[in-house]
Amino acid sequence: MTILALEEICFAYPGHAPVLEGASFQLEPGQRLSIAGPNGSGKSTLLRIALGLQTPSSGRVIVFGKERRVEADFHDVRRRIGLVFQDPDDQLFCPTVAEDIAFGPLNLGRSKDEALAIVDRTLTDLELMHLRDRITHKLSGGEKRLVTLATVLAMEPEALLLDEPTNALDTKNESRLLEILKDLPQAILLVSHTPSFRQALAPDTLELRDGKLVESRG
Ligand SMILES: Nc1ncnc2c1ncn2[C@@H]1O[C@H](COP(=O)(O)OP(=O)(O)OP(=O)(O)O)[C@@H](O)[C@H]1O
Repeated sequence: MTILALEEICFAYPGHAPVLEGASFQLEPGQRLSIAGPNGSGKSTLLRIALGLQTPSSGRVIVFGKERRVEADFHDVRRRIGLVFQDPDDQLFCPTVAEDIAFGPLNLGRSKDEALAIVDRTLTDLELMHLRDRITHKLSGGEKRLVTLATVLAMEPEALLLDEPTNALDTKNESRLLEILKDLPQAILLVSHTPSFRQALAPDTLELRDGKLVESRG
């Protein structure tokens, strides 16, 4: 079943010119798809619309085969599709890394012991155990970004939406992130300005231009 289908999405922030004017794409299970486009072209907005964090003025959002219109329609969507925000500070809000990663599983009804086991497993998989008990807001930008990915993976999502995941990463951590993401079974929708990263993870690229998604010219 198609994970995500956005059809002819139009959207404008109140009092501003339209950002999206008929944008459409689909994400299939196991697919890796990139979206490129200039700053301000609406890439993050499109991801937020996919998870119901913004409401389009027209067009259809179909997730796991069901059209989603109102807030309640998106509750299971946000549990099943993980969004890694562009700014980690929008996503990390607990005092320590372990608490931030445990937050999602606890919210899904896991016991404290189960959540702590998920924390340790996720951090081990990502080779981030050394950050487990650190104060979240004192992490470096790159560390925050990797921890943000850990918070999302701890929810065991069926698909990942990644908004500029290489921001603030040095070359070594960018390569590590690439290896981690390449090995994941989930479908991935990648928004990235970095052509080499798109090429390596999700060469199938659409470009957001004038409010529409078009085949990338490379
Ligand atoms: N809350 C808001 N209110 C008004 N305008 C907004 C708001 N959020 C974003 N915008 C504007 O909407 C447009 C699209 O923003 P968006 O963040 O989706 O673009 P983007 O393609 O992700 O950009 P970038 O590549 O710089 O991350 C921009 O012009 C931005 O300034």
